Formats: sequence, C-alpha cells, structure tokens
Amino acid sequence: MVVLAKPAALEQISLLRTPEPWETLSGVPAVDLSGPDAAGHVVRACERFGFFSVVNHGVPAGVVDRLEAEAVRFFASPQADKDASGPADPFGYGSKRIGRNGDMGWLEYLLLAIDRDALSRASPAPSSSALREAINEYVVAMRGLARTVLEMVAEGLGVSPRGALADMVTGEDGAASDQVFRLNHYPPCPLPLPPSCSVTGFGEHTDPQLVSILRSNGAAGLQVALHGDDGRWVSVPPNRDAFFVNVGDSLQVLTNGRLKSVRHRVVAGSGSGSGLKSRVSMIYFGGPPLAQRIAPLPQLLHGSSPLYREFTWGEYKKAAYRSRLADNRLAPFEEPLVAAAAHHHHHQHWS
Ligand SMILES: C=C1C[C@]23C[C@@]1(O)CC[C@H]2[C@@]12CC[C@H](O)[C@@](C)(C(=O)O1)[C@H]2[C@@H]3C(=O)O
Ligand SMILES: O=C(O)CCC(=O)C(=O)O
Ligand SMILES: [Fe+2]
Repeated sequence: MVVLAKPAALEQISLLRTPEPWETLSGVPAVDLSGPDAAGHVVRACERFGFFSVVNHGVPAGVVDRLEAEAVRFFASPQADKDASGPADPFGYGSKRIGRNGDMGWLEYLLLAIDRDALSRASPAPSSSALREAINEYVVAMRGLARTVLEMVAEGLGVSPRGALADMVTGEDGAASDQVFRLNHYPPCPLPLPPSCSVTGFGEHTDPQLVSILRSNGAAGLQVALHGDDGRWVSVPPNRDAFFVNVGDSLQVLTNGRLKSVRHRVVAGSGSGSGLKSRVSMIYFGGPPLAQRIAPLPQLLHGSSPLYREFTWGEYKKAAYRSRLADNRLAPFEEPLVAAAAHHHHHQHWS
C-alpha cells in the first residue's frame, strides 16, 4: 500500500476529504433586493440556510473592482512589506495562522478594525493610501447593505421598529459598533496531495457577529453546511457580481434560533499549473457595540421561552477569541432546561 506523506509545509493544516464532483448549492437563494417581497425572501433564506446572495444591490461595480485591484496589488507585494503590517493580533497582516488558538489555513489575510465608517486609527492599517481609501469607500457601501438586509430581516419577522436590528450595527448615535473588515487571499496549493484531498483554506466555523457580507472574485472554494441533512457540505458557485450574506451567531440569539448562523469554510484550490485562480475575498463583519445586550427579542418569543441567556457582545466576543474556529461558541449560552421543549416547538413550526 502506498502511503502518501503530507508535505511538510502543510504539516499543521488539515486536509479535507473532497468527494468529486462537489455538489453545488444550486438552491442558494439569490435575493433581488429591488424586487417584490424582498424582506420575505430574505427571512426565508435566513431560516432555511442562514445564507443567501443578493443581486441588484445597488453597490457600484467600481467600488468593488477598485478594492479588488488594490487587494491583489497588496498580496502581490514583497513579503517584507506585507509583514510590516503584521503579525495579526488579531488585527494586521497574517499568514496561515488564524486567531490565537492554533487554527491554520492555506491563506494570507489582512484583518482590520472599522471605526464607524472608516478604518480605525487605533489598529494597524496597510501603508498604501490607495488601499486604505478603497477599503473606506467599500466599507461605507457594506454598512448600507448591512442596514438594508437587517431592516428587511426586521420587517420580514415583524420586529418593530424596523431599525431595531440595523441600529445595533449601523446606528448613528450611541457607542460605536464593533465592525471588522477582512481581505483574504488563497493561493492555489502547489504541493502534491493524496487523492480526493484538499487543503483547508479557512476552517469550518460560524461568524460570531449579526451578519457578514462576503464578496469574492471568480475563484471557487466557499462551502456552506446545510442546516438539515446532517450538515452536508455544499459548494457555493462563485459570483463576482453578488454579495453573500451570512447569518451570524448574534442574530441567531436575537431571533431565538428562528434564524440560524451558517457553518462555512473555504477549501483551497490545488495543483500548480492547473490554471486555478487565486481566491480573493473581502468580508465585512457587522457586530454591535461591546456593551450591547444580546438576548432573544421579546417580540419574537410569542409566548415560548428564550433558548439563550442574555450576554453582552463584549462577553461573547471575548469567549469567541478564546475558542477554536470549529467550536460551537453558542453552546455555553444555551438555556438547558427549555432546549428540548423549544426544539419541539420549532420543529412543528417548520414542518
Ligand atoms: C480562531 C478564531 C479566529 C476568529 C477568532 C477565533 O478565536 C474564533 C472566531 C474567528 C472569527 C471568524 C469570523 C471572522 O473571520 C473573525 C474576524 C471573527 O470575528 O471571528 C474571526 C476571528 C479572527 O480571525 O481573529
Ligand atoms: O474568505 C472567505 O471566502 C470566507 C472567510 C470567512 O469565512 C471568514 O473570514 O470568516
Ligand atoms: Fe466566516
């Protein structure tokens, strides 16, 4: 029997079994934000998948293209220049290491703090002013999109006021919300791999915030786990012109589990000279102010008990940054006594 050794450079990066052909999520809902009943479509997509794409979003292509070009330029710059904005702790330039607890992936990235509507002066920022300006312009567009999506979620769920969720992330008054922006670059992995194996680009996880808005170039790699079906993984076909919205853990709690955060991961492309493109993605993470209390909204309880105990975003974030990527970060906040009964309730509600 031939045992293929794992190349040394991949020592700490998990390999994933990738049965070919990958099943693609042909059913990934694409919501036309300018179409009729967009709010209803958004809520149904969030309930079924915790994930959907938006088209006719009104974000000018120029804003996206400019950032993509600057991101490509940054990642192509000399390693020493990139290292000058690192190591990521958690903000700055990082390579292969994700977070502080041993997660590794075949990628490099820039993780940046956003203060209201621009890069925070308090965290390391890239030295290129063209990149900084492109990020600032893009972040303004993402705040607008996050606001629209969260207003539609509130509207579709019957939560009032309509801005109740959106204000947590993009509210103009009160404490500044906790927004993060990330550029990820996944070069194709040039090393030989055992058959039916791929390299982990970004390991499976849910995002802790309310919503994340992701955009990538035309390179594939993103996969999401279905809520039913034993969490089967499906590939998301790339779409340069769309944005992908993830429901995060905090929105799951605020809706008392009616919307569920989506587990997702990125699989790196493999094979040198195979013509595979590098994947470049840009993700805006919409979190609330640190002191924001996160608990099921009373309006959504309809007489049933809360599935989670109240916590502040600051508390949750602290716990999240102590956890591994794949951990179930919500488990310690679940209300054990009512979980079984409520599960039954939801089950009936959905079937
Ligand atoms: C391993 C980790 C990386 C992460 C912080 C954490 O300890 C667990 C959550 C991770 C995550 C996932 C979504 C976002 O990419 C991120 C910035 C976030 O807010 O939570 C990352 C964190 C990170 O890369 O530092
Ligand atoms: O890079 C991607 O496409 C997704 C990465 C991701 O899920 C994250 O950064 O939280
Ligand atoms: Fe993510």
